[in-house]
Amino acid sequence: MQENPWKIALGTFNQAKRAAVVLGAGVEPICHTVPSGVPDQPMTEDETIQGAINRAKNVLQAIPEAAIGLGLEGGLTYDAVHAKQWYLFSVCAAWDGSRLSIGRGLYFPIPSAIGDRLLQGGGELSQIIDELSGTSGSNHREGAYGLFTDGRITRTDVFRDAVIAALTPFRSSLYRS
Ligand SMILES: O=P(O)(O)OP(=O)(O)OP(=O)(O)OC[C@H]1O[C@@H](n2cnc3c(O)ncnc32)[C@H](O)[C@@H]1O
Repeated sequence: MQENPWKIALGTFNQAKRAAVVLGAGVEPICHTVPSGVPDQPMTEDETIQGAINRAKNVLQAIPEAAIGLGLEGGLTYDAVHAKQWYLFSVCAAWDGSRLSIGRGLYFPIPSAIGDRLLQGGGELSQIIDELSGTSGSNHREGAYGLFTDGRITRTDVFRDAVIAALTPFRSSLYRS
């Protein structure tokens, strides 16, 4: 894989995700919209991670001059064992054509009413966050994290950490066997 400069393809034009790649990878990605192959509102860890993987593979196929494809996907998961709580989490999949790496961002508790509404098919999280915050396009900005924490954590912050986690096995020689 080419190291310098890193050409990174990102499977979306979403501004919160693009900013996270700039911060986490240190380069401006080539953005390209690709299908995630999972429901618009993932409701399990498996769906969310699969959506990120599909986006990473689809974008590297679409932008073959890139060294690596990144797929960023947000989704919900229910912890039925410990907290009995819905969590929002953000995943980054990195794919260089032969090796896959997955970075998982912060798991953040979501109010039960929101998780239950989504489970019953009540639209997408971004619509609910837009409603609650009286704005539109929250998923391109601070997102649910920003609303719930008064801006102390943003969607970009969480995806930045997931991007760093996903890219580290490609960048650090300590992961080479
Ligand atoms: O433009 P793309 O890349 O598709 O990004 P997205 O925000 O629409 O889509 P995701 O697949 O990442 O997330 C799945 C759904 O959950 C919503 N979502 C996830 N995290 C969110 C957050 O922090 N704030 C608001 N909505 C969020 C999101 O807007 C989608 O409706």
